[in-house]
Amino acid sequence: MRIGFGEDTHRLEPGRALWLGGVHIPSERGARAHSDGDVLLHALCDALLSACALGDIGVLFPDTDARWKDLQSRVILEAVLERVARAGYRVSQLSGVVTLDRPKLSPHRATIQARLAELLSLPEERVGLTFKTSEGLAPDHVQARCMALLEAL
Ligand SMILES: Nc1ccn([C@@H]2O[C@H](COP(=O)(O)O)[C@@H](O)[C@H]2O)c(=O)n1
Ligand SMILES: C[C@@]1(CO)OP(=O)(O)OP(=O)(O)OC[C@H]1O
Repeated sequence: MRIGFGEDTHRLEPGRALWLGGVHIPSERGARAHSDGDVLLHALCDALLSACALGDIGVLFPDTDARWKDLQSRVILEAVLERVARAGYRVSQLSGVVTLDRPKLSPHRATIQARLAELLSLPEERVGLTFKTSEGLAPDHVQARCMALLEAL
């Protein structure tokens, strides 16, 4: 059994789409990023890589490489899951926290949970999601933290 923790933060800016956990969230602002800026998938990927001591997504997908411009983060997750499987593990449980002042995410909880469960081939009851505001302290950023439990194949 292995455990991993990951974190990602991006600045919010107008005219960008907001993606969280592979789901498009209607919003006036989205993450400024080289990829689609899905902080929840990025934090998840880093948690999985960390659990297997395989580095981080910046090593696998450098943001200086034009090939990864506007990359959908689910492609990053697929590549990470392949590496995790090669290391002899599969995902058993995930616990994620997203900090964002606006928009409200609660109405999207079930959709994000279902999408993550699908991407990870997990039952939805093994995908826990917490949403927090920054209480106005960081209104221009979106942040995700994620813990993942892995079990041996
Ligand atoms: N973008 C967000 C942030 C939070 N929520 C929900 O609001 C509740 C209270 O959050 P606090 O940061 O004030 O503790 C909590 O139930 C969150 O699920 C949300 O829906 N969207
Ligand atoms: C995903 C990558 C690559 O497109 O770029 P960003 O979308 O900027 O995201 P970040 O969380 O900074 O992580 C690693 C990058 O290499």
